[in-house]
Amino acid sequence: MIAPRLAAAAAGSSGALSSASSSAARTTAPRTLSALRSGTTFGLSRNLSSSVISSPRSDARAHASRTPLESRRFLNTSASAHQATPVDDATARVDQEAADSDAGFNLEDVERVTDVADVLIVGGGPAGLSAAIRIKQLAEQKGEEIRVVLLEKGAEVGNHILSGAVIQTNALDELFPDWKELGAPLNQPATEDQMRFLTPTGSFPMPKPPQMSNEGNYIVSLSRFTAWLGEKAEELGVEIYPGFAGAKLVWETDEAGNKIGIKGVTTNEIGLGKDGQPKDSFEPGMEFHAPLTLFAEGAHGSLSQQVIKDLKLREAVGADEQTYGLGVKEVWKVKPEKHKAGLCTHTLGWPLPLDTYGGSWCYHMEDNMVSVGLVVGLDYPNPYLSPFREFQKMKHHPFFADLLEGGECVAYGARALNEGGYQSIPKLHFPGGALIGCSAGFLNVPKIKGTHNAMKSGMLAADAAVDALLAQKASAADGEAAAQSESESDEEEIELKPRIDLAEYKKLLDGSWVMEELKEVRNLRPSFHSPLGFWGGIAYSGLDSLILKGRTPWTFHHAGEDRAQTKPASECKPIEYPRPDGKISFDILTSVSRTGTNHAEDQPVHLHVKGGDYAGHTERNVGTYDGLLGRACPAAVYEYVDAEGGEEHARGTKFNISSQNCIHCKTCSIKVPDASIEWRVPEGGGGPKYSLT
Ligand SMILES: Cc1cc2nc3c(=O)[nH]c(=O)nc-3n(C[C@H](O)[C@H](O)[C@H](O)COP(=O)(O)OP(=O)(O)OC[C@H]3O[C@@H](n4cnc5c(N)ncnc54)[C@H](O)[C@@H]3O)c2cc1C
Ligand code: SF4
Repeated sequence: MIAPRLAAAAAGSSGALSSASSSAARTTAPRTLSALRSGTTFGLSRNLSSSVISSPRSDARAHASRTPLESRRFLNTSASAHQATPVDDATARVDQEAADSDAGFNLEDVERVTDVADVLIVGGGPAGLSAAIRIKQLAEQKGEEIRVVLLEKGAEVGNHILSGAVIQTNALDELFPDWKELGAPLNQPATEDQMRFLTPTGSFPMPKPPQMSNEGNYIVSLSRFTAWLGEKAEELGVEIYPGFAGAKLVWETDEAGNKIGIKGVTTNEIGLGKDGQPKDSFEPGMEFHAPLTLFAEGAHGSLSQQVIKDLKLREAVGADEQTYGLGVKEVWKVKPEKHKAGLCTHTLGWPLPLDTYGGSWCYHMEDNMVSVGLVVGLDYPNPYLSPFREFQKMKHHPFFADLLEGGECVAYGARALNEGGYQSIPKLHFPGGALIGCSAGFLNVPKIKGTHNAMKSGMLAADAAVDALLAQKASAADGEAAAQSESESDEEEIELKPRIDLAEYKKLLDGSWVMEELKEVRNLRPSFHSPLGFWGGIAYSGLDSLILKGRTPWTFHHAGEDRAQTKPASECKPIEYPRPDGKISFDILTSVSRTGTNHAEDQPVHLHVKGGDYAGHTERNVGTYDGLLGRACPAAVYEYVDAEGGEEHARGTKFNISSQNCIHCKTCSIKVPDASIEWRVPEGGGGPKYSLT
């Protein structure tokens, strides 16, 4: 059902591309959600009582009535007020069965407000923001007004960004040649590179592949840098809605009901209880439509995954499955005498076993801070392995312990990254949408760098998008379409807006340095799957990166999905991890408390067990893999506990999901061996509040 009134009409504008007749047009305040919602009844057709419809102004509605900047502040305050220190408390745990129970309320029956933009961007990371900025820059150059709406699930732009990060500036140089004058937070140049192999007690230097050179790069907090990009985007007139997650796809279907493209997305509902029932604060999600939706959700984005699957975007180009690593990191303030500003070290070897791909980084940032972390390839075979505890153990190696002793850990976090590279890139465009940044998978694995590629892919998509929108506008002006849109109602206009298929974006990308560098290193990561294992991978990578430089007629393939590489527990040895000492190593709940994570507790569990098959999930994952998720999750969300009397799912075990601890790393949905966990967006604004990562 179409919403009763269209936002465009409510705001007194078509929402479509228009000429910017004056600078005033560009500086007009972006339309707010309140403008969209004014004059609009939130009609719930069947199951909701009118008292809910006319409920007093809720937090969500108050949020909606603010400008994007104000809403950011609102969410900020709200988030800190609700800040939950993770507690190992049975009352704070949510039994997902209860959360998933049939609540007798059907969200499909809810009427939603619909808004139309020229370009909709889902995700406010480096890719999404660079795309948005570039569109606005080009529009200004051409004297056109292009409405760009960007949805970001974090309470503030940058809050959900976690990276190393040493970044290349080549994309930033193109986007803002004067970034230094503009105050971009790139304050610490990388001055020295080291590569070391760790043994349990010592370390020795290794030759550094040319890809690992950081000359000319900067050590940053990517979270901070992204927040800065967000400010620049807003200054250019991008409408940013932090706290608004893209929750569902709005599909374009053919007459037979087959999905053929994307019309836009629906944002998350606000104010549903954990039983799925609307609370007083209930506010239905909005539909945002656009001729073009750019998916910029980062690695393993929930909507991007669905588009890739439903439109068979891997099959369309014969791409390999995407593979991933999990990066677990901390930021420390170390003693000034131990700090060497600009030093970048990477290590291989201990503590990871030889059957597990990965390595560490240690970047000396500005202000006596050090970013230290460990990436673990999620194709690790031993279900007893815990990436979090490997990282904690690693810090006791003399190489790290000497540096960290006497310092203070000021931030913690974890996030999955793509490791599939060139051969895992799916078809990138489809009617109404395109994938950009790590949603598509442009990370350069040997470099462990994806920011520059994410930004550049967004910029190239923007170039293609502006051309396509202007061509659409020209053809509409030419005749039929213009006449038609005048005579049709607004509702029909939304349906009639032709979806853009951004084939030109792929062409631009193929001719860019993004694909060139990804192609060159395509065989390095999969070479670790050879029968020669870790040492075979090291040998091939050395040969390829130093001499062959990817100019080989062959392309190695990945072994398949990471989850499928997991061995049954019966074939593996349990791993004993040392207890944290509370000085250099920490327990998981203390660590999660350093992420600032909060989720309203009374909301549906966003970690969904597919088909509600808890018994099957527990049987397979406890029975065969001895509760892998309890160790794989870096935020202690999953627990399989002995059932006392109550419901027993399998082998006397009850499955608990402490979803309020979730730091949005996406590992569970990648690694759970039976693919039974679906990560859905929680209420917008929930999740970590990273600012130094
Ligand atoms: C541990 C680690 C270390 C790394 N080290 C480096 C490094 O040293 N140098 C480097 O260049 N790169 C590094 N990378 C890679 C780099 O961080 C990524 O390539 C880059 O962040 C990708 O940008 P993006 O915009 O595509 O995605 P992201 O940065 O992941 O941003 C995605 C944004 O979209 C939002 N979002 C997601 N889904 C939704 C939704 N449904 N609705 C609304 N919003 C949504 C997220 O909250 C987030 O803000 C590292 C990555 C990791 C994980
Ligand atoms: S629940 Fe999943 S997404 Fe959330 S922190 Fe744990 S592994 Fe990561």
